[in-house]
Amino acid sequence: MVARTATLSAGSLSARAAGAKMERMEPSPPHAPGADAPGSFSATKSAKEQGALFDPPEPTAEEIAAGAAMAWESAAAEDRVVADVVLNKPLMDAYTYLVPENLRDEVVPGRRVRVPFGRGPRGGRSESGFVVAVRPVEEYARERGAKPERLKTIDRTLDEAPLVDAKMLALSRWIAEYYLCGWGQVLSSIVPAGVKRNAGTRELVYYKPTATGRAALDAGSLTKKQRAVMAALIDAGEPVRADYLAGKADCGVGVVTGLKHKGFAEQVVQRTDVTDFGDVEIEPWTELTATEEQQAALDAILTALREREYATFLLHGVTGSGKTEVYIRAIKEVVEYGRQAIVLVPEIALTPQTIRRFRQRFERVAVLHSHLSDAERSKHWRDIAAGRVEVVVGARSAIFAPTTHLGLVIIDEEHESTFKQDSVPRYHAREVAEKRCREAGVPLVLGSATPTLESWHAAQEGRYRLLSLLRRVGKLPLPPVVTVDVRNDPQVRKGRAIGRQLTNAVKAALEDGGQVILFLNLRGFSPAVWCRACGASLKCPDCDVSLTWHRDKGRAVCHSCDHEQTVPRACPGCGAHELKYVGVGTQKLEEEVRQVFPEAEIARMDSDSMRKPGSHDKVLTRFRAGEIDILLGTQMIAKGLDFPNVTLVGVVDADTQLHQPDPRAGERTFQLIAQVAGRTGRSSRGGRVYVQSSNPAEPAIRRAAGHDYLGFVADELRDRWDMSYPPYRRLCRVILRGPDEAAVKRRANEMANALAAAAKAQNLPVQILGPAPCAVARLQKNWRFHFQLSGENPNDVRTLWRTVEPEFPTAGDVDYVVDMDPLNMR
Ligand SMILES: Nc1ncnc2c1ncn2[C@@H]1O[C@H](COP(=O)(O)OP(=O)(O)OP(=O)(O)O)[C@@H](O)[C@H]1O
Ligand SMILES: [Zn+2]
Repeated sequence: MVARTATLSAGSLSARAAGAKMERMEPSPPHAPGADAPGSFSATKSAKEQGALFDPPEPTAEEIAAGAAMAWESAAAEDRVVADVVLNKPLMDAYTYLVPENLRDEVVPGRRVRVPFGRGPRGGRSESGFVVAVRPVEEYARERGAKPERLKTIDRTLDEAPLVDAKMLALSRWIAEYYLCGWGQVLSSIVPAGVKRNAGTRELVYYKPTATGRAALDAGSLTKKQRAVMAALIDAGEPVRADYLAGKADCGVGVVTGLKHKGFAEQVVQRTDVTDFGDVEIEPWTELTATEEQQAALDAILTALREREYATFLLHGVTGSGKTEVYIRAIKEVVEYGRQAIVLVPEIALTPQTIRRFRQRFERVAVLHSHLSDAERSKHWRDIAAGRVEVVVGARSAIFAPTTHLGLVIIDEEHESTFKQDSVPRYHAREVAEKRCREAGVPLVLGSATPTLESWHAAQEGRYRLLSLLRRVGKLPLPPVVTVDVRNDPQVRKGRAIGRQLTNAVKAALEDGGQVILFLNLRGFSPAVWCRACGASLKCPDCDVSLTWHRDKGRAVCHSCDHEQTVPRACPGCGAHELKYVGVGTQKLEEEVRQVFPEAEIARMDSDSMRKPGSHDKVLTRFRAGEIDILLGTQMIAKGLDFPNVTLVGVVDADTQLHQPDPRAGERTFQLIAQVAGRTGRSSRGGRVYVQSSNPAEPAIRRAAGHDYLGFVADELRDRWDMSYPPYRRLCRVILRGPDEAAVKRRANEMANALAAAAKAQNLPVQILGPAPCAVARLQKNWRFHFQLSGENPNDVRTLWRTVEPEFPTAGDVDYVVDMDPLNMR
């Protein structure tokens, strides 16, 4: 998008956001008329241009002289305007439409409209899009050298008011540029569906008296019932419903409509919320005295707040160091100023426990989680936009909450990869938050016990300000961690999940009245079905993924596409009757734990056992109440939980992440172990951790066992530098997919070659890595290849992609996606 499209609303950001290099891309490359191909990075197009093919014949010279030119002149004379509209398509372009006179006041930036789009005698299909700018028709004519009478006209406006403000328009445009997708795609993704449909509201009809009605009452010309209704209507002092009046006057609603027909009362239509939220029960709160470290961190944040200054703080606080208390106190101050705070947490941390912590301390908290109905979400959105909310707590997309006076953004557990969206727009909430806070001039706080290397590096470079909480609250020590090498464990060698040392530790903890958390990041019963004869494992027919045995269902399941099947008697590869279930998932672990500790109350928490909304909370509540002795599960139990009576944590298999074909495998392993280890030793009862591994010398495991984040990042940063990997380089991953392996491969090669050639021609320091088959080479019947663009400067990477992109329309059977700053490497 170049500067000239956005004049009224988003004009200010163009050059800065796009980066000076983007400007080089003008003039726009040719664009097929009417094609929905990925957009060129060009200027605005007229709707006529993109749909010109079957439009009525060109007017003759006379016609132009007599009619069209007249229209143009009169258009100018009438001071007409055009609107730039972005559609939900992978296009950076906005399309320009004439604004009909009757919609002049309604068509404003941020509002949705319906417009004709594409080919066809009537101007093609009708599409909805967002107005991003409105400007005088002369400006369009001057800039495009085109005649505005060739423009198509906006059909109608949608919604009752703009759905996004100028700031959100600017932010969404920045996201489109940064993440290489369409502006309209970003807008339609960040405004919740319920808001677009106005879910949870209803148009209700109210009545109010007219002057003639009042006069008629005074003149005594009404029947008894009419008088009673009229009196009630005047008494009410505001528009009221017919059934209310009927009740007051003790008559039927027919009397009310009768008054309306006579002109004595008139109707008013108002939109009203129909949702109602019950209050949650809140325990009273006793103030804590901040620790010295907490106070120091808070002071730094408050200074930035008071000076209305943008800064990103990286709050590195070990598990149990009281990060949340720092957030809450900073928010207190923001709320006192009459501003709002947004707190992002990973979806699985959006438990009632977390929510209660905020509701205890603030009056008006909106919680945005994925189980909300459209109506609830839309109600929150309206409350936030009306300034009725102090604190917004939510998962990734809450970063788009339409706060009126944003004062602070907090991202808790900033290392969580769920802050990056896995579909278009593939944004990372941290980057978006940074941009939003910078524009608003407010601080951003990123908190974690195990910050990402990206954030740590930014702090080292001085782009973020580091705040450290190196000690736990109450001078509690971090729990001692024992790494158990399971290669020689007799029980593990027999196929059991829990080795001798961990078994004894669980026994001791239970005898002591403590509670136990057992962590295993593999769901299902056995993660593989393996043929003893040929060594192959049973694969999904549609994906290059081993099937996981789910004994409760009696089926083998693909965790990538959810394909399910029975297990054949004979190996499909060699025909031998030697298929065997290998490895341990959470279901098998549960069975084993029940056998070994028959007296203990046990609960399993993974996405299979927690399908019902609310079940997660139910288990955590029981665990807190001491009704569960052993809680076992996947990463669902690894984060954020604060249970003082947990005296033992067992990491059943520390190696599950280690073998992933992903350069962040070490980082993820470290983070998971450190996080889950942090669930114990959170009270004076103390606690210990057992980490079972077959690779105990692996740095990620060794460092996590030693609570040595600093040592880990030092090692890992060195490796990343050697590998030319983030945070030292910025990557953009292009994934191609299609049913024909050779075609996908050919296309990947063509694209990679074209990019390499363009990089050379333009002298852009960007390397092309690959192409190669993806780690999951086949997914849902599609073959997958990928390559990466790698550069030190993300602008170079984007510039290169945008220049070459128009050569790659998604055509035929090969489809592709572009992922800037990818986290998922599968
Ligand atoms: N200053 C304080 N005095 C007493 N208790 C505190 C103080 N600050 C926090 N706490 C308590 O300490 C416990 C741990 O705090 P919190 O959960 O915020 O830690 P955290 O840093 O977020 O840990 P994690 O990263 O493990 O989730 C909580 O129960 C909290 O109420
Ligand atoms: Zn599959």
